[in-house]
Amino acid sequence: SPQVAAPRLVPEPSSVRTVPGVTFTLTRATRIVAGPGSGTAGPYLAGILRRSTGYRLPLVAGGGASRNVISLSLSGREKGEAYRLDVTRTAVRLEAGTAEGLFRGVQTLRQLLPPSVEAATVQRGPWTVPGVRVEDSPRFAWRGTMLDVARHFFTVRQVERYIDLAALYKINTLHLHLSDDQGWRIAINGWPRLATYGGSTEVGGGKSGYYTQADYTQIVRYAAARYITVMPEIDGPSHTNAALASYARLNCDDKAPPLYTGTDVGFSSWCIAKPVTYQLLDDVLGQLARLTPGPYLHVGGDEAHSTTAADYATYIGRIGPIVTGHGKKMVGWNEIGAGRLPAGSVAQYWNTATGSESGTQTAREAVAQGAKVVMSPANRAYLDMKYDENTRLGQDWAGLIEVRDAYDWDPATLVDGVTEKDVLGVEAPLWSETLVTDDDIDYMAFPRLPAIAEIGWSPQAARTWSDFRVRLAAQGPRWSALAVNYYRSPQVPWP
Ligand SMILES: CC1=[NH+][C@H]2[C@@H](O1)O[C@H](CO)[C@@H](O)[C@@H]2O
Repeated sequence: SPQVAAPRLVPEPSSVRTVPGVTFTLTRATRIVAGPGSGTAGPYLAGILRRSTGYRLPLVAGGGASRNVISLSLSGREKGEAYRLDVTRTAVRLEAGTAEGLFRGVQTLRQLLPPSVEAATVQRGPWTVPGVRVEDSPRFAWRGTMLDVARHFFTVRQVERYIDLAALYKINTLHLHLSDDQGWRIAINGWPRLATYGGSTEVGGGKSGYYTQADYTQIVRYAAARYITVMPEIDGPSHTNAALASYARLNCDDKAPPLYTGTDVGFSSWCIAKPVTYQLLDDVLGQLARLTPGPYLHVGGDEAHSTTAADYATYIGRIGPIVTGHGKKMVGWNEIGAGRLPAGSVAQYWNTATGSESGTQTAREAVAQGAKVVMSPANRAYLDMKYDENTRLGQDWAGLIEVRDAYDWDPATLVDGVTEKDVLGVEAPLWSETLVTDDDIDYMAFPRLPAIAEIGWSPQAARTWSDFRVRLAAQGPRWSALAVNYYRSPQVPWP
């Protein structure tokens, strides 16, 4: 039989074997068997397939015929996010050690079906799945993306839409940048003006907005149903103008600065000497800790150009115990390595420096304290960077990032002294100084977020640009079916 082409999957699984001459065809009689403990994967898959095939696809708990079924079941063999997917003529069998692993496997199964399966309305079949055996598990535990909802505010629905797109590529962490100079986006009991006044504007002075604690809980739940963990960030000591404008007593001179709608950075600072600063942070981080099931709180720490080095070290030394006191682990941008870090801390590397260049030492300082590192180098992983000089949206301070630049790097060798065992994973920040709409988010995140997702998931040895660009091209029709406004990079052979 003709050599069956390998399925074009992103991220590339650890192991894929095609079974020539075998095809499973989903029909109106197909049932989805979701075994005990299989979690949201069954209903999630059913929702997608019913919408585009128009088939009823009943979801049953088990038993009954074993032919013409898609079965999702827990097995003792796999653990964590690992899964196994077998497609035969008569059945699609997905096994994993956890419900999360099944959910990850469902994303692979989606990509084995025709792109029209992603459509929001009934499409014509046939709904065929090529015979394969996939055994898969992730390289890194932390595969994240950050949405900056401070520079421009995005509604709960817009965040949920971004979560669904990230879930396609096995992303498992959503970092929400909730506060900055231009906006405070989460309501805090006892400090109402943070959101009502601090959240009343944005870059360019456009629409205001903030999340009530019920809104935040809705986002957390929506993400959790896709096995995505939310990590909130309250940036400081700089990037704090919105809060300082909201309460005069937070300022060293008791004078509230005006609200800010520009895009400069580093001009603001908490008043490190004032006890009220730590009362505020204890209230804010305590409330967020209670609203956040995930293990991490992100305290920012970047660009403290208006805070002395001594005050910065004091600040990090004070905020660490506040975070751990509320039962969470501390994450911060890599500058936090200059302060005393509690056990379990994580430094998020965002510099462009590589090897042993100046700027990489902060990551090594954090590792020397026992911290782990999440790699977000701005000249590789920043989704707000322009693709090329013609890109209308985005910035270019870290350089231009075409798709290959986003893909062709290894987080475990980028910085000397930060090796595979020190790296928790990767994260792609989407800063929103220039982004307002869903189309803007799509254009900057696609196709580069899938590139970062593959770096986080696939074995390094399996990753080559020449192979990835072909597999990425096959995602184009899927994004069209999903109404994703992606950038048609000239580097990718789109169909
Ligand atoms: C960690 C970090 N601090 C800065 C820097 O990244 O660049 C971003 C824009 O690319 C900007 O929005 C952010 O405030």
